[in-house]
Amino acid sequence: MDNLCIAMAKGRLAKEAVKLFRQAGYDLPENMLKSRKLIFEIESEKFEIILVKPADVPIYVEYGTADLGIVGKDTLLEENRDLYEVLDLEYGVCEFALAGLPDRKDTLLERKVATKYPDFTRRYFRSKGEPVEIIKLNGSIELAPLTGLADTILDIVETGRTLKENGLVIYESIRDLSARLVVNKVSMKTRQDEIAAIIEALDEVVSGDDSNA
Ligand SMILES: Nc1ncnc2c1ncn2[C@@H]1O[C@H](COP(=O)(O)OP(=O)(O)OP(=O)(O)O)[C@@H](O)[C@H]1O
Ligand SMILES: O=P(O)(O)OC[C@H]1O[C@H](OP(=O)(O)OP(=O)(O)O)[C@H](O)[C@@H]1O
Repeated sequence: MDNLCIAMAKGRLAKEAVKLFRQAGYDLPENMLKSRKLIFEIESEKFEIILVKPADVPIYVEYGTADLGIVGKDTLLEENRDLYEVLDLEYGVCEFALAGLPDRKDTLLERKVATKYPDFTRRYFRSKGEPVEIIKLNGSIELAPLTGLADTILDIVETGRTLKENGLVIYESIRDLSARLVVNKVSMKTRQDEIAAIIEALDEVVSGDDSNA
């Protein structure tokens, strides 16, 4: 049988993911995140790791190109893919919040909301029955209320520093976020034992009850 494939989100979440696998006893190469390589065969562990843009992790896992994935809950909520979310890895902790200038005008007929997460934002405001115009941006979301592009942003807040340094305030905290382990639905059945072993090993580290620690 082929080795299992694990899609790991590149960038901010990758370092902790590698650390987590090492703590779980998996033998990942030392320089994994320093090289430009995208596929790492971990022969000793019978799996390969592919390094993927965060938003693409749920896609690789839904299609079964990757059997497992590690990605932020924000990305899962935005992509809304058909997969199993099996473990909260409890790092990359942040929140989704609505924010804007302190003197928000509540008289607006329709809010303009700038975000990197347009699908989640649409669903969120629809569930509240509030009409909004959504403006998809790709970064520096905090600029939108400062420049008048939008009056509200829906974005990630971690320390709150970016909001503070740009004179913005949180209007509403929406939900907590963190990195998650996800599994392809077919793989979960066909490769049950191998996948269960990985879930268990990572869970032991996350839950802090690793007797080998
Ligand atoms: N302060 C933070 N800002 C943004 N993301 C955070 C923060 N803290 C934790 N995260 C997590 O890290 C992930 C973002 O990682 P990263 O910044 O590497 O990707 P990105 O910039 O969204 O992706 P891309 O490279 O495709 O633009 C988020 O999906 C979220 O789950
Ligand atoms: O609450 P804080 O600790 O300040 O973190 C939150 C900020 O970090 C993220 O931006 P990122 O650094 O990913 O840059 P981007 O604006 O290019 O997406 C996010 O979009 C916020 O701007």
